[in-house]
Amino acid sequence: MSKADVLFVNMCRGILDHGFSTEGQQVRAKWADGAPAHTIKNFGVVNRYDLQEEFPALTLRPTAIKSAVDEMLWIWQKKSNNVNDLNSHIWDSWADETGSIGKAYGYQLGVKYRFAQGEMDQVDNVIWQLKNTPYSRRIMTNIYNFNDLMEMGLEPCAYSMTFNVTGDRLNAILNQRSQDILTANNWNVVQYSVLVHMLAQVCGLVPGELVHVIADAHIYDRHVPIVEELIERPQYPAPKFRLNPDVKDFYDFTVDDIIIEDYQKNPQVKNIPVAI
Ligand SMILES: Nc1nc(=O)c2c([nH]1)NC[C@@H]1CN(c3ccc(C(=O)N[C@@H](CCC(=O)O)C(=O)O)cc3)CN21
Ligand SMILES: O=c1ccn([C@H]2C[C@H](O)[C@@H](COP(=O)(O)O)O2)c(=O)[nH]1
Repeated sequence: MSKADVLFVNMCRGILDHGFSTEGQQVRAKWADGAPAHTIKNFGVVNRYDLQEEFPALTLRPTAIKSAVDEMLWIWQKKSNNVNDLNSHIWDSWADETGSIGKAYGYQLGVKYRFAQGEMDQVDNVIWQLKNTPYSRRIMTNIYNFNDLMEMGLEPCAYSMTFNVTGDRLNAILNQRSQDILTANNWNVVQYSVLVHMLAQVCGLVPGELVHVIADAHIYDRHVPIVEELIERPQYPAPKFRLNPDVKDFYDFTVDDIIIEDYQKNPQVKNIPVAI
């Protein structure tokens, strides 16, 4: 059975049974009809995924793995902040008339900084360190740039990665300040798992553990009945995952280099509303 399903079900049960409701408090997010989007939330959820053991895709409902990776490559490889460079429409509600989401996500990863080894952006600094000083304890990214918050369509949710090499394994911690569990939990887990697989491959390492730290893990009010039904569904073994082994440069990966096999899963839940 997929361990990702077990972690997801336990996290959702924890939120539904012991979470705090924001009902009666002031909240930022709204539904498309203007109603406040309240949540039930747990603080400080930590999930560990061993990428040697399985590829952590949910089988309770299909995760759109290729769309999720397309968004991850939009941020980490294209370093774009324009929805016209994205193949899905998931960011349209937060973009301006030119398609820009402001100085968020990909924009921040494209900013160059001065490092001891030269001037480069955060992604190239990670790759340089993984290849040259893998035992460094300073291999990280952080896109929560306070200088630019006022110019972002939405402040980054998944805002920091810390990479750590142990033996030949590339481990990583994903820090996330806020997580919409139904819409994006497995979406984000799959994205960052593929990122670890890709960076490991191009830096001569193997993928290790992904530790996902979520400060505010929430289920939106209109998602509660969907989640209640979802977590009762049958669970299947995780799918098999491979990357095209010929790719040696992070910037050469495309979604076509991802090979997913035997993805047994339950039917999709259609028309999940996303709070804006
Ligand atoms: N409330 C909220 N939740 C989020 O998860 C979220 C935001 N806002 N704002 C910015 C981004 C956009 N995100 C999203 C938005 C929609 C989907 C979504 O609808 N995914 C579909 C498939 C999409 C496709 O394949 O094109 C799914 O079934 O997973 C995923 C991530 C994550 N983020
Ligand atoms: O990658 C992402 C991006 C966004 N989210 C969710 C988390 C929240 O529900 C909203 C953002 O609202 P804030 O009021 O700024 O926290 O988007 C996600 O889960 N994953």
